[in-house]
Amino acid sequence: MCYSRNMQVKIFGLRGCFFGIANMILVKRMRETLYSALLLQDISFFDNETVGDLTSRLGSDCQQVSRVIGNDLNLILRNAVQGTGALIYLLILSWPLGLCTLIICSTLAAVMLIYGMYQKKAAKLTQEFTASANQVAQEAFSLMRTVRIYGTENLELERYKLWLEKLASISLRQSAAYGFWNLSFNTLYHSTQVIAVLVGGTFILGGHITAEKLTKFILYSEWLIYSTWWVGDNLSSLMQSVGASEKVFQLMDLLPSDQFISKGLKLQRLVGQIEFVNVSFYYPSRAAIPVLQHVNLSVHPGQVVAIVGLSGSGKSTLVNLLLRLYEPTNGQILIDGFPLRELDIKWFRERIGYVGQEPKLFRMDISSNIRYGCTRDISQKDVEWAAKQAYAHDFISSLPNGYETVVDDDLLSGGQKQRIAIARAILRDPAILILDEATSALDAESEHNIKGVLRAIGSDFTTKRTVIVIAHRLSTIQAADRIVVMNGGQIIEMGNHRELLHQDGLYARLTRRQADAVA
Ligand SMILES: Nc1ncnc2c1ncn2[C@@H]1O[C@H](COP(=O)(O)OP(=O)(O)OP(=O)(O)O)[C@@H](O)[C@H]1O
Repeated sequence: MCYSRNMQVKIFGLRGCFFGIANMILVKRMRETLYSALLLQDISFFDNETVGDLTSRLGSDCQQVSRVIGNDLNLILRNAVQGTGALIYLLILSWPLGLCTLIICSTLAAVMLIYGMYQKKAAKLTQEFTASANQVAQEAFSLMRTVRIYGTENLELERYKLWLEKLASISLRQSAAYGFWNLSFNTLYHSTQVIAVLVGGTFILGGHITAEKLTKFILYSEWLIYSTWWVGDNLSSLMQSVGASEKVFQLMDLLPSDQFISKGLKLQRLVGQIEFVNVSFYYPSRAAIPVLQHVNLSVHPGQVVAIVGLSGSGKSTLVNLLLRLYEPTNGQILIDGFPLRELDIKWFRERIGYVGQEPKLFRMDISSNIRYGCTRDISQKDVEWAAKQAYAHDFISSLPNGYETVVDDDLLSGGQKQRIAIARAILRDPAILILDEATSALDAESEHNIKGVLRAIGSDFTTKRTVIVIAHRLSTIQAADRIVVMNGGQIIEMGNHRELLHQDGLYARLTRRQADAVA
């Protein structure tokens, strides 16, 4: 007896261990698959999803699925086998009594199914509300300086509490449903006993069954109904996991962006000729508002072209299309005479240097930040050369650990981050360099330095590149070969600094306004 119990404990222990390992492998695989599916989505996908939601799916939602394997499936299987065994034995003992118990167990199973469905729905809502609460907290933590300066700690707390209250209300309803489920179980459990005693008693009197068999029957029917209860309980928690993981599976099933599936053209070399042919565009998330309308623009290799215009006129959008983060709604973009859509996008992007409006740094050392995404073989000397070109070397050298200093978004000034981003772009030795307001966060001296970089690029024939600069400070781009002026998603003026001043249009007005502001 003692030996068999020991064996049982060992078998259960082994089973638990194997389920634990399977569970760990499942969660790891799920996270990997989900993360890689998310990384390969179109940029427009990220316009519609929040960071809190996606990190929640990767974190707690994937973990939820582990319950399926770790506990639920394991226990459901065990109890289902035990219950079936008990039912067969009950039917052998007395089939009329066995059938009565089966009817009661079926009623219990029906209640259990409704309860399970409810748990599935509740779990889905719980996951959504948890993700929204995470999003609020994440936003507040990442904008902590704004929160502190504007003294909105209480407001943020209230925003967070709103989601917590929704979560509490769901949890309350889940508890009530659990109570109802338990009550149903108890009622049905006692019914089996009453039926067994009443019907069984009649059968004994009629001589159809012995008292010993009836006792066995009562014990086994108890076993059956408890097994049904366990199956139901675990099934409802399984349904919770399914409800919680539904979105995870939906996301995992998303196909990668077309850009990663199709193999495009790889030219022998990228020369840097860019042409926008009658390009119109609206963002998928705002389909009713045209952002670019009939844009025609051609940039010759080695040219420095500046794009200026009022805020919201579509300058960054133009660059987004050139980087193929979005596809034009109408018209097309040609690179060296080939449609951008037909080029191998990885090959193309490797040849582009891009400095965004608000460059973000990764939490790693400065050297790795500068090397980030560079596929060429590069030495530390190359990194320092790029940093010098971007006028970042001096401040990096003055940091306690120099290029090995670990930074993140909060540890450097806006201008310093921008200079690192410029160094990163230059290190790629790009055929096309895009600077989106690269000077906006820099002081006057640095702005002068950047002008130097632009001038050097323009005059150095060995490293000739096409440069597109989006600038608000018009003084930065006076030397550009061509200045494109945008307004309301259209190009309204084009020419060099002198020509545009002579035209006396928007550019001349903006230049005068900025000169007045400086004076
Ligand atoms: N991801 C997006 N989804 C929907 N609309 C967007 C998106 N990005 C920009 N827009 C809208 O497109 C329009 C043009 O924006 P864009 O960023 O191109 O302007 P911009 O000229 O670069 O402005 P700024 O000089 O202020 O950076 C704006 O009305 C903006 O609200």
